[in-house]
Amino acid sequence: MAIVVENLTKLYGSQKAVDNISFEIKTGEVVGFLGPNGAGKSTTMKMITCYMAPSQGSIRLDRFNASEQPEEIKKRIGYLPENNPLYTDMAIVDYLKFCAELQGVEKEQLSQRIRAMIELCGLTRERYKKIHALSKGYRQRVGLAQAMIHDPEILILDEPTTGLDPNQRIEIRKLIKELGKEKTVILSSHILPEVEATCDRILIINRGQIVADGSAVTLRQQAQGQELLELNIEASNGADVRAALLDLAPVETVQPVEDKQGFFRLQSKPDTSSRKAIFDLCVEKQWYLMEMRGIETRLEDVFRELTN
Ligand SMILES: Nc1ncnc2c1ncn2[C@@H]1O[C@H](COP(=O)(O)OP(=O)(O)OP(=O)(O)O)[C@@H](O)[C@H]1O
Repeated sequence: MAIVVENLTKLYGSQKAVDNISFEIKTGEVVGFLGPNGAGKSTTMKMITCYMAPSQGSIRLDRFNASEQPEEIKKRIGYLPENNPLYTDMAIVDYLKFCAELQGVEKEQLSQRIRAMIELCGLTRERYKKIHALSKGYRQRVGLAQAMIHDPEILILDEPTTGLDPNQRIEIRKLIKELGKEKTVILSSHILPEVEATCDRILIINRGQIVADGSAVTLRQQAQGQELLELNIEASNGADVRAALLDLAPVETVQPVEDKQGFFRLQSKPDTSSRKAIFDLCVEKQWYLMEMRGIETRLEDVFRELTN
């Protein structure tokens, strides 16, 4: 099931929390909404799940339109809201039964669905425990189980790993990846490695607008633009090396690396590579080229550049 969002805007009073965004998510994609605090991620998710009406714009899930058929859309979406609200004095099984009934799961299918979700989310041992007695990671699993209880085609998860320890984070990520094999998933996060590890595609949102859309690799490449190299050249005079590198036709800038004798960061001019010229130069001058490696722009740098 695909999602098509067109010119979506949400105003809170005079504040534009979401500002005229459009995107499409294909069936089976796992998409990460990435953005700093207050960027508009939760607001966008609430509109897609029909928990909040847009001020302008439209949302479609295949043939269903959110403004005209919200109930059809809710049936097909599983939603884990931010902060994962749960009835903590209920046992897991009872809570899931309650959620399943609310979502209209057929009576004959109730116990099978509850059992399947408990198993899928790794809750078998804890299933009779009251939710208040669970650790944060297990509560998050209960949140995921409730989101999937009616077997929706789309899962919308608002910061699914917030507050979890690194082990629990990895487990929830694994689970999301597993779910992503069958379902269309949108998740939000401001944790970069998490989005990179879990998602096929990343939408970076800043101040209510989409500022980047692509895979982690594409986003890095787009930001990179120019070749960036780190070199270690052994020569009797370091100052000569910098000057000679700067003289090479494809080279734009050369900076010595602080506290590392003989190391330089070199940027090539757009659409060129300096590798061969550097190699030839070292041969000519009889310098030793000890190291030459490309430096990737980190996703963190892309994010900072786009959202600062
Ligand atoms: N119910 C509301 N009433 C008024 N303003 C709101 C409301 N909900 C959100 N906002 C504002 O809208 C903007 C976007 O908020 P939103 O919660 O969508 O951001 P977010 O990207 O999910 O942030 P975070 O990562 O901190 O959860 C923020 O400035 C926020 O203060």
